[in-house]
Amino acid sequence: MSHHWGYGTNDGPAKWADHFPIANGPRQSPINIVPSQAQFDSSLKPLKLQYDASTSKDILNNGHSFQVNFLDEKDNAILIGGPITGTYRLKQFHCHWGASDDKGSEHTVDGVRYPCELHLVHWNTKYENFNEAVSKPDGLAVVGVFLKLGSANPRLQKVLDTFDAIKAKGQQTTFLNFDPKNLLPASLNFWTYEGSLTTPPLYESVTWIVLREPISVSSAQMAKFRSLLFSSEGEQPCCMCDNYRPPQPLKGRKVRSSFK
Ligand SMILES: NS(=O)(=O)c1ccc(NC(=S)OCCc2ccsc2)cc1
Ligand SMILES: [Zn+2]
Repeated sequence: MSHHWGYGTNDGPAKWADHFPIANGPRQSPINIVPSQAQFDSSLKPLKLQYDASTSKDILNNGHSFQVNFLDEKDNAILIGGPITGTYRLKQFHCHWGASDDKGSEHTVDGVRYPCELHLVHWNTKYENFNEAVSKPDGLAVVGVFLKLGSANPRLQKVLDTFDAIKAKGQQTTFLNFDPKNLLPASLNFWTYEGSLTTPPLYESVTWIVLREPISVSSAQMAKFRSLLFSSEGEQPCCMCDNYRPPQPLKGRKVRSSFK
């Protein structure tokens, strides 16, 4: 049975533990990253995001965010290296953002919140498929990219241009030949730690790889994110924003960095 959850007063992050007790677990995400307490780990390999043959399929409003879905029956778009062993396949990417430009990211850095955070979700190909992997302790690897207010991002604009077609929950439209590589910053320096999905079912199955360098987004582009709706067509329109979980207790976890 799927429990209704959201980001409102009655169904938001403070209430998720009612139906998803793992919300108070030992490896929950997101977290506040404190760079001075992160440990440089020279054994971390360079991060390899091999997206050249990636095959985007469509873009969906799932009622919590928008989600760009990829064909993942083959190793078209894979993540290797960094903190992980083996090969993880790109399944989808999505974002979290605020009602105003002063909040929106899930991870924070020394308490600093960005207006938006991009998540590229990959699953471990030692499992049959995403649904098998999603609940395993080494099942997923999510690359997090901060979006920082600045000049308009032309690559991101291609995603935003589809939003009029997926305004309401459940709406989906074809979205082919989008290369997610274009959403990555120049540097792949990262922090990494063991965590969870940041939305229900909050499975503790994610190796988080958070890039230190943000990509840019303009305030006008942030307004476009907020044109999406949490609500379905015909329902009372509810602006899709503040769809982020606040930082969770570290509970003794170590954050490692790929850089000094
Ligand atoms: N924000 S997040 O990157 O941690 C993140 C990523 C994926 C998901 N969940 C997905 S893609 O679930 C798909 C449906 C599903 C299947 C089995 S359990 C949920 C939730 C949060
Ligand atoms: Zn996410």
